[in-house]
Amino acid sequence: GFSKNTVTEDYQLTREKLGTGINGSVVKVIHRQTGAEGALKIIIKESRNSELEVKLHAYASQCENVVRILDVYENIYRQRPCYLLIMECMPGGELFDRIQNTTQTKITERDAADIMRQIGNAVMFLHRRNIAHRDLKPENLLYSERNFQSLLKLTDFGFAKEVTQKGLETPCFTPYYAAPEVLNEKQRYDMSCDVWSMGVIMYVLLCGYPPFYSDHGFSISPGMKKRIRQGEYTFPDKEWKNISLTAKDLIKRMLTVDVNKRIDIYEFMNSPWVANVREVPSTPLFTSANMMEDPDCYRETQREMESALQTMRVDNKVK
Ligand SMILES: O=C(Nc1cc(-c2cc3c([nH]2)[C@]2(CCCNC2)CNC3=O)ccn1)c1cccc(C(F)(F)F)c1
Repeated sequence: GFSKNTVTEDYQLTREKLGTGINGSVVKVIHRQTGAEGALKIIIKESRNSELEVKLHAYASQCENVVRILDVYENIYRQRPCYLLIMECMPGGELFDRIQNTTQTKITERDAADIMRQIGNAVMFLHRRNIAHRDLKPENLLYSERNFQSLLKLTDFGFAKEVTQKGLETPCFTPYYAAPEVLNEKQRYDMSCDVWSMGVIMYVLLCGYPPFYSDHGFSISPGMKKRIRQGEYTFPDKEWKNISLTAKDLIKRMLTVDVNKRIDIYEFMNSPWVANVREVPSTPLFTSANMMEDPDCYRETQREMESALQTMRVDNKVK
């Protein structure tokens, strides 16, 4: 339920900006009663999907790999009706900031498997309830603590949607576990975009650069779009010769261009690389070195993932 009083009565806003999302900016807040840190996201009501973002993120909060929503306020902020989401503060920061900064301890293939298992857990929670996230990218994956044991959690439901008309419409949120065959192609397409994005994140995690490059620093080039559509990418030997075949095989099945042939989240979670993380070799990876070496190349990666996501979403509209 929404708190009726104003957010500033319960929380003190700080100047510390934690980033900006699709539908709004995020600042650190302090709960007046307890002194606990939180993250406030201001969502202007008239921005597209604002209601759905709040509803779906609040609903998904019960999953341990989704950033928890502690409070929701409906206030007028800067003369505009807004939703104010108070989330648990994630001081571990974003996934790739952490990877870039661990120069001393290189991440291993097993670390990557554990990271992908946590992302998969969040995506499986959503897909079982016919919710597609549609904005899966490293900057929307945050660590709950600063130490390595901390949980990785998904945030930003600004593009999330229910792929079935019924789904969460029912008042008491009865989950609607439609069998995949019940979903039409378009509905399956939305969810399979999440699996494709996970494939790109897994690829970058294992080597430190993206599978699809744009030409000469354009954010998205026709050449890159073609390579995405044709599924043209390689596993350059330098980084990939010591990486297990199971990992490469899994990436191939997630980056399969044909939506009907691409694996779904259940096949991903049941694959040996994810189901038995402890059996994955702890081979050290080149990831942090490659990301550190050329930081703006990582910004490049972010831009490319962003535009690939947009392309997928636009394509989906067309379908
Ligand atoms: O990002 C931090 N805490 C955080 C952040 C969020 C958060 C929500 C959203 C985002 N962050 C982004 C920011 C831009 C990139 N995409 C994600 C846009 N959309 C969101 O919905 C939620 C909860 N805790 C953080 C990082 C380092 C230190 C600390 C602090 F010291 F404050 F604890 C917090």
